[in-house]
Amino acid sequence: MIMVKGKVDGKEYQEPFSKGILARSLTTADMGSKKAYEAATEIELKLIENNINVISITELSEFVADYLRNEDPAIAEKYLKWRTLRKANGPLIILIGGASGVGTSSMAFELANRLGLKNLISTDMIREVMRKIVSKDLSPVIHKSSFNAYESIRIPKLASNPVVEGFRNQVEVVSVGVEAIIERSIKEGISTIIEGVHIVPGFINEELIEKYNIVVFTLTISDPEIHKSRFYSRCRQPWVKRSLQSYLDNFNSIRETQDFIVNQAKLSDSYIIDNVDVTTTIDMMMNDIIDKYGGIK
Ligand SMILES: Nc1ncnc2c1ncn2[C@@H]1O[C@H](COP(=O)(O)OP(=O)(O)OP(=O)(O)O)[C@@H](O)[C@H]1O
Ligand SMILES: O=C(O)[C@@H](CO)OP(=O)(O)O
Repeated sequence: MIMVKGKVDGKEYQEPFSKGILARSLTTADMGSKKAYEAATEIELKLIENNINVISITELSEFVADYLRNEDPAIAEKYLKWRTLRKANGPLIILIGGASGVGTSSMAFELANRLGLKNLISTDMIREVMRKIVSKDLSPVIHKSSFNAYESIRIPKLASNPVVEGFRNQVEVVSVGVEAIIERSIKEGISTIIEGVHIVPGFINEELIEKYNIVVFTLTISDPEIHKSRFYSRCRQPWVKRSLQSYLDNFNSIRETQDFIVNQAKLSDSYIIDNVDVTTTIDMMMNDIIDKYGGIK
């Protein structure tokens, strides 16, 4: 049995070589899961052929990188960049925003799967907790949806856009919870993905973003018909208890919130991705993360 040795907090440990663990790190380097498992099996055979019984994590990474260079240099490069990121001096916090229905939940789930991240939370959940704690009288705005929050606040007559005013009010409140999750994740050293309509560039504490490994994505759907179809696709699932009609009735307001979010993203350091195709979106997010944090912060 091949043993892999590593070091945690200065203490050495050894664990059996696992094809599954190696295959997962190859999938984060963009290799398909079937090919990743085949590659892990071949790498294990090569280690045995070289009579290697104990190998350090660093030596194993170099051994894998050499193997990948012969297979596909682009994947070798992504693998090494991802290894660098994993040695970063702190957890990776990924924020995925976008108007209702653009796919923030689905893409967050896919990305967490690809990266092997376990900590995933939605801003809808944060808002739900806030609704239990803060009464409708005290903060009516969080007891509404993002696209009809304006119905619950006093809108100055001169407000440029009531829908956006209401949305902004709700985002400001929920952002307090988002920052709490970011700070806790950093304190515990746990990489985390936070997704939802309330992830709006410019509303998250800039110092946090500057200081830690935080990457912000804004998903959009430029084609309104594709956007509308997403509500059908989501509400078709029998376990979803969200009314399709409510989204269709408020679709124009949802599009107005998207315009506001995208404008905010253009003013800030946020990647904007038109979420048309799952694979393209995930590949773009992976590339952006590796490009931005391939080095150590
Ligand atoms: N890239 C994509 N290609 C095809 N379908 C997608 C894509 N992204 C999401 N979907 C589908 O669109 C529907 C809406 O996605 P999702 O629930 O993730 O949106 P959301 O942004 O989280 O919405 P909300 O914020 O209202 O919860 C789902 O049925 C999902 O499967
Ligand atoms: O507020 C919203 O825009 C949506 C999605 O976040 O939530 P709900 O399904 O409660 O309307």
